[in-house]
Parts: sequence; C-alpha cells; structure tokens
Amino acid sequence: MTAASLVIAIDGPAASGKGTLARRLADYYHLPHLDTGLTYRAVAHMLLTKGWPLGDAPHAVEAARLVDLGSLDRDVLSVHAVGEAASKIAVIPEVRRILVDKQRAFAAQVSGAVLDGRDIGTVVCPDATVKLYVTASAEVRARRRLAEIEARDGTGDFATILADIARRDERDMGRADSPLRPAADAHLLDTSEMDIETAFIAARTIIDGIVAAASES
Ligand SMILES: Nc1ncnc2c1ncn2[C@@H]1O[C@H](COP(=O)(O)OP(=O)(O)O)[C@@H](O)[C@H]1O
Ligand SMILES: Nc1ccn([C@@H]2O[C@H](COP(=O)(O)OP(=O)(O)O)[C@@H](O)[C@H]2O)c(=O)n1
Repeated sequence: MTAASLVIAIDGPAASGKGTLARRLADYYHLPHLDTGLTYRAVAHMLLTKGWPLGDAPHAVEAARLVDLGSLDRDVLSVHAVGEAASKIAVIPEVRRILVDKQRAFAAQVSGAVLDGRDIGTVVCPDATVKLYVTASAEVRARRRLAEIEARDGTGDFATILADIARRDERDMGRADSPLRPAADAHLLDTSEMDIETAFIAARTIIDGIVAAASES
C-alpha cells in the first residue's frame, strides 16, 4: 500500500473531537479532508434560510442536490442551531443518498482522503484503509461545546447543551437509515481523558501500525 491510497474514515458523536482530529491527520498525512457534517448542515441551512420546514423532504432533496463541496462555509454552518437542524434532515433517505454520492466522489481522489462524520466507516467508505470511532462521555462533550460557544460569543448554558447533545445522540444513533455506530473493524478512541495532542498521537499510532502491516503483507 502507498500513502496515495490512504483513506481515513472517522466517525463519532457530536463534539467528540472527530473534526479536530480529522484536520490534524489530514495535515500530517498531506491528504484532502471533508467534514461530511457540513454537507448535512448546508442542507439544513438552506431550508432554515428559505423558511421551509425541516421535515419538507422534496425541498430538502432539492437543497441536497445544490450542495457544492467546494463552497461549504464553516463559519456560517458551524452555528449550534444549524447542527441541531442538520440531524433532523439527516433522517431523509434521499438526502443521504445524494450527499453520500458526493462524499464518495471526494474519497475516491487518487491522493486518498480523510472524511469525518457519522457513517463514513459503515456506508460512505466501507473499504477505508483505517476506520476510527472517536467518542467521549456526554458530559465531556458538552463541556467542550460550551467552551467553544463561549469562545465565539460568550454565552452558553451547560445543562441546555448537555440535553441537546443527548437528543442529537439519540436521533443519530436511533435513525433507520445509516445510524451512528462503529463499523465492525473500527478502532475505538475514547478521548474523554485525552487532550487534543494525546488523541492525535493515539490515532497516528493506529494508522501507522495499519499502514506498516499492509506494506509488509
Ligand atoms: N481531545 C480533546 N480534548 C479537549 N478538547 C477537544 C479535544 N478534541 C476536540 N476538542 C475541542 O472540542 C470541541 C469539539 O471538537 P470537534 O473536533 O469540533 O468535534 P466534532 O467534530 O466531533 O463535533 C472543539 O472546540 C475542539 O477544540
Ligand atoms: N456523515 C454524517 C455527518 C453528519 N450527519 C448529521 O449531521 C449532523 C451534524 O453533523 P456534524 O458532524 O456537523 O455535527 P458535530 O458533531 O460537529 O456537532 C449530525 O448530528 C448528523 O445527524 C450525518 O447524518 N452523517
């Protein structure tokens, strides 16, 4: 195996640190990175902007077709309310089908790629070279999200954020189409007691081990 075929799939619940890890790994291995959550957020944002209900499947499908991976604006889409809305439109199978096609095209680049989301190891890239399932306790995740919100606009309530995270976990893990769960061959990384650097080193150790074993075989 060569670095050119390295596809790293990272899944996990909200605020587990998968995006941070994905960006660090993409930088380290010189791979393009796609935060697939932004694609669901882009659909939700379009519906919210137009004032269409989040359960309006035909409009959500139309919005999904318009998603352009090259113009996903993280600053606009990372707002807490858009994440909440994204998990509501993410239950619509036709929306998932359209976005998964775009995500697979991204993963198929000759350079390889890093993708993070909820169903990368199970649905989008079932043949990924390495699959990581990043978790942390709901309390730790809520604390991280609160710190993030406070750093951005200075206001946030821990109990509300914890309840939002619990609701989002339930929706993401309980939906019929592509629920959040670790792929059978995913490596679990519980970052509850790891800082960002420690999680990055742990992930690299797993990836380098898999790449080395594959190049020997
Ligand atoms: N291991 C970690 N320790 C402490 N904070 C972390 C860790 N990983 C991520 N964070 C912080 O937690 C927040 C959520 O991380 P993020 O990568 O956006 O999560 P996700 O992509 O899973 O939603 C960010 O503010 C990030 O800086
Ligand atoms: N591959 C993916 C990525 C996100 N999503 C949905 O999109 C929502 C927002 O994803 P995100 O990754 O941006 O959310 P955070 O983990 O950053 O809070 C999730 O709660 C999921 O419902 C999905 O269904 N499948």
